[in-house]
Amino acid sequence: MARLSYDATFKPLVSEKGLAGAVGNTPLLKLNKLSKETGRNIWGKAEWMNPGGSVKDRAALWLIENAEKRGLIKPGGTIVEGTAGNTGIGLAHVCRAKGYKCVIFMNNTQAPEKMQTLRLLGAEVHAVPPAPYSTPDNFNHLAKKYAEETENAYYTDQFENPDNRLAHLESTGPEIWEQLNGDVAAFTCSLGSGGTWSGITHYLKSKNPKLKSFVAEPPGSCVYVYVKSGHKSIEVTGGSFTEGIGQKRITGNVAADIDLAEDAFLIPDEDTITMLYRLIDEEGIYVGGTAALNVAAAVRAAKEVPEGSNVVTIFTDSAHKYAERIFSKKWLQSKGLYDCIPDDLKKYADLD
Ligand SMILES: Cc1ncc(COP(=O)(O)O)c(C=O)c1O
Ligand SMILES: N[C@@H](COC(=O)CCC(=O)O)C(=O)O
Repeated sequence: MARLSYDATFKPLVSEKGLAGAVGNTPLLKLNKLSKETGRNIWGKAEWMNPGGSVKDRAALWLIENAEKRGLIKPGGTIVEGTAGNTGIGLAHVCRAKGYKCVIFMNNTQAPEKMQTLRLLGAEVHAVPPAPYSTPDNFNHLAKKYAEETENAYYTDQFENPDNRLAHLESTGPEIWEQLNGDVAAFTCSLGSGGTWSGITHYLKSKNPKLKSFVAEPPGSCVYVYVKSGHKSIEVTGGSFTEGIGQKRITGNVAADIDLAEDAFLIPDEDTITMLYRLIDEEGIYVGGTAALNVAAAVRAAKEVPEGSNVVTIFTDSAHKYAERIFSKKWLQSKGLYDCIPDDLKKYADLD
């Protein structure tokens, strides 16, 4: 008879917290080829493994559970948010699990897959034309107004609400620190609300004040200019294909920790697309634009720390939601991005 005994070397995760038990505790993955190339260890936190598929599931859970603790949401209440999509998807999951209605305001220029996912999760989606923050038609103001005019509604306000940043102070930061046994020389990631960058930077710097944290920005976003000008300017022009990052104002969650930034990197869309295709080919990692931008920034950060150091960034989400665009030859050509795909990888830009 065969021997019915095997040694298991992995530690399975068990949680009695339902959906909340699936948020966070993501693996930290080493990018082997880029680490070899730079002489530093480049690590990315696999945030696509959260239930809603992005880093924003952490903020969503913290925004709702902290409001519950303060008695700001009553049973049967409505959660309202303005979002580029991923925060909304995180909120929609938590709302379903807890029996709240979820109402989302977002720009109609965002990937349709995000709106579809939101609707399939039961959220009410208001896809609105983009409008400057200075006008009442901006998606953030529309969300706030809707919450004010709705009984038993709570506006989660990811941009200004410190519970967003707290999610990363209390989970992502400590996880990174534990995963590398406190040996982290540099951190970088891009900013939308700024909760991820601020929370992680604050935690890691509180453990090691010598750690260097770099802001990573797409074209058209003001935090790069703000850091480079010594907090004197937020003037920007241009834009980026990336979704969920880039800002025209300094949000409360950015302001909280921006003094801790060593420097800022501006990553052109061309470098982001090159990295996105390289990551699939060289590392088997299928991520969206902001994660690819983060890795391009991590390569820049690697030059600022000694050889052999650990440099950490965030794989914010996967490529699935953006596939119709970033793997479409026509779409890439319309953005002037097709030619920056390495020649041997152009065959993967296979969609019409
Ligand atoms: C794909 C993606 N990357 C980055 C971010 C930025 O995260 P934060 O809002 O914490 O700055 C977001 C925000 O939802 C996102 O959706
Ligand atoms: N990442 C958050 C916030 O998104 C942004 O800040 C993108 C820029 C904007 O649309 O204001 C999300 O995806 O909700």
